[in-house]
Amino acid sequence: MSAQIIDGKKVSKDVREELKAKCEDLKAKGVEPCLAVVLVGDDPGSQVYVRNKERGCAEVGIKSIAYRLDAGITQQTLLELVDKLNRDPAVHGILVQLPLPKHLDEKEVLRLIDPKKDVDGFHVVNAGSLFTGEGGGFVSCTPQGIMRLIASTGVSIEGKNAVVIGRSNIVGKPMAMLLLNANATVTVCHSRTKNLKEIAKGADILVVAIGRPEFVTGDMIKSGAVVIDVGMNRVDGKLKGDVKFDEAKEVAGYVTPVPGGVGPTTITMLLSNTLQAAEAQG
Ligand SMILES: NC(=O)C1=CN([C@@H]2O[C@H](COP(=O)(O)OP(=O)(O)OC[C@H]3O[C@@H](n4cnc5c(N)ncnc54)[C@H](OP(=O)(O)O)[C@@H]3O)[C@@H](O)[C@H]2O)C=CC1
Ligand SMILES: Nc1nc(=O)c2c([nH]1)NC[C@@H]1CN(c3ccc(C(=O)N[C@@H](CCC(=O)O)C(=O)O)cc3)C=[N+]21
Ligand SMILES: [Mg+2]
Repeated sequence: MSAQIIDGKKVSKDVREELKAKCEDLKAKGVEPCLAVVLVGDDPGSQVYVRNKERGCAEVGIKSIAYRLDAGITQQTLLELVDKLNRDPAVHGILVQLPLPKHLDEKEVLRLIDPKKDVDGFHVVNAGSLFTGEGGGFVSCTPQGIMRLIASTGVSIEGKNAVVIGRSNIVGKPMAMLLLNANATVTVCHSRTKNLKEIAKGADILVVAIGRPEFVTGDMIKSGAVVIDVGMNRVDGKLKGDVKFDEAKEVAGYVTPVPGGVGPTTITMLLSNTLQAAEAQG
């Protein structure tokens, strides 16, 4: 048996067509959607992400401004930039690329971003509205994109066992919340979890976001499961996911490749959130 490969580029392409039309509408109303991206230091992984995001913006018609700051800048300088972007009416979305260099206080920076411009959905106000099910806020891009990828399989989520490995604020936790809101029975695993293999094997939907190359092997996957690989690990210059793809392909029903799976949809949801921000701010 061989799993179907979930094509993140194809899922993205269809959504980006809709976003292009929405962007044109906004421009016709005199609004030029604009995303500001702040990159501190020169982490190579972050560079790739920033480049792909710039390409995505260009494709859909969103203006993007990149602020590339020296790794040694002070907290104060970064806070002043965020404050300036908060007050700039021409800027609709603000993204501060994570992780920040260790001497900077990430939480304080994220807290300062105006929730209305927080297209990453990392501010406590946006995280909180996802948590309460209130809606209307911005939802973290990677989990939001993953919901699209799962939808593209046609597999229904309601009542299924969903297992999320990883509990970060940017992927694992919001992912668990979206799956819960979609009526899955959700288990969240992390580095202290016992019997991880058994728990993973019980998953109808398995989302892996840990940052360990090829951690999930074929024997941890239920036959026919939907397997979503969030991992982006550089190994000898090559990109590897958190899932051993060749083994997963033999067991799973559906599996995402790396690259070409979760990454493209993350960018697409960022574009979507930016247009949502521009629309709301007018
Ligand atoms: N394609 C995309 O769009 C994106 C990809 N990524 C990639 O996804 C991966 C995860 O990112 P992120 O969520 O930010 O990672 P973090 O490093 O913030 O979190 C990793 C999580 O994995 C858990 N973990 C680590 N090792 C193990 C283990 N051996 N067994 C079980 N759990 C473990 C940690 O547990 P604990 O909490 O106990 O420490 C933690 O909760 C990375 O490879 C990253 O590059 C991230 C964002 C977007
Ligand atoms: N504030 C903030 N928001 C984020 O959303 C955020 C972040 N910081 N820090 C880093 C992680 C990682 N991340 C990726 C998104 C897309 C690709 C991507 O485009 N991947 C492509 C191409 C990868 C390649 O070719 O190298 C793919 O998987 O096909 C990768 C990684 C967002 N993150
Ligand atoms: Mg991918």
